[in-house]
Amino acid sequence: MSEIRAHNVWMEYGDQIVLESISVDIASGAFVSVVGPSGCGKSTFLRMILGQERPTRGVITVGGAALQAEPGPDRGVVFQRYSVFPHLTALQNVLIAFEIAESPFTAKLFGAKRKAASEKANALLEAVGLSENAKKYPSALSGGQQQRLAIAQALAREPKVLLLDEPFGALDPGTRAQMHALIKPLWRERGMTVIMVTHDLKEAFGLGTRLLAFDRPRIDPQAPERYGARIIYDLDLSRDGPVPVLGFSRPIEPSTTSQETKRSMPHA
Ligand SMILES: Nc1ncnc2c1ncn2[C@@H]1O[C@H](COP(=O)(O)OP(=O)(O)OP(=O)(O)O)[C@@H](O)[C@H]1O
Repeated sequence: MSEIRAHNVWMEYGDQIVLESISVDIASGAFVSVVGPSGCGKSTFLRMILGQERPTRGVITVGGAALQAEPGPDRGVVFQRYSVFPHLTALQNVLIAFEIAESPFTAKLFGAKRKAASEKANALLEAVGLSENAKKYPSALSGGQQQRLAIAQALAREPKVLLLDEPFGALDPGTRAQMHALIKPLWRERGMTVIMVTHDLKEAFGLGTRLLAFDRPRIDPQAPERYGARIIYDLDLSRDGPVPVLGFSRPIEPSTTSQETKRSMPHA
């Protein structure tokens, strides 16, 4: 079943075409790695799925429904920069996600509801390996621990879709490997659809069941804003080796004007 579907989606900022003609179906439960050169629109693509940005053309549906203007609880997000609340402890950071979900106006729960939320928050901290740090403030946590906390916070509302925007980009290689070992079982156990933007090809191939490479197949040096990025490679990584999936989008041949140049592989 298709969880996310983009049909002929374009994103333009003024005269700048960032993404053009993006059509993709992402199956429920997939782990999709998104790669491509800096500035080609990977984060823009994520923000559109999150509902923070509306495509200027085309349609995106999540779970068969058109996207709401505001990000909903069905989608969680983790960014590269730590996005947790600095004035709350680790436990309070996760707890507040439950409180906002259940009591959006006051973000406060009382009695049995608060107790249940506390138990769930503690269980999530345990799942991401932060039980012993529950009372610490983010400033007393390492970079990797802060990202674990951000992941716990994103998981609190049990999202069907988890969007990761270079979530491990700021971490050292050892911590990054620990985060890989954390995220894969969480994804499997929770049956989420994950879309992860990364510049690290090893990470993209190692974690993903599918890889989407974005790049601008046509470039007009006189007017760089004229063409946007497309999905130039779409690889199924779920089998033994990377093989093209059905609907594989080949790099588009540039038109024959002399100003246009072609780039073949994305540098991630
Ligand atoms: N709100 C905005 N207003 C105008 N231009 C924007 C806006 N957001 C993004 N852009 C432009 O859209 C293009 C794509 O940006 P985006 O952040 O999606 O790229 P990216 O592929 O994620 O880059 P990176 O890998 O460096 O993070 C850039 O040229 C950027 O300047």
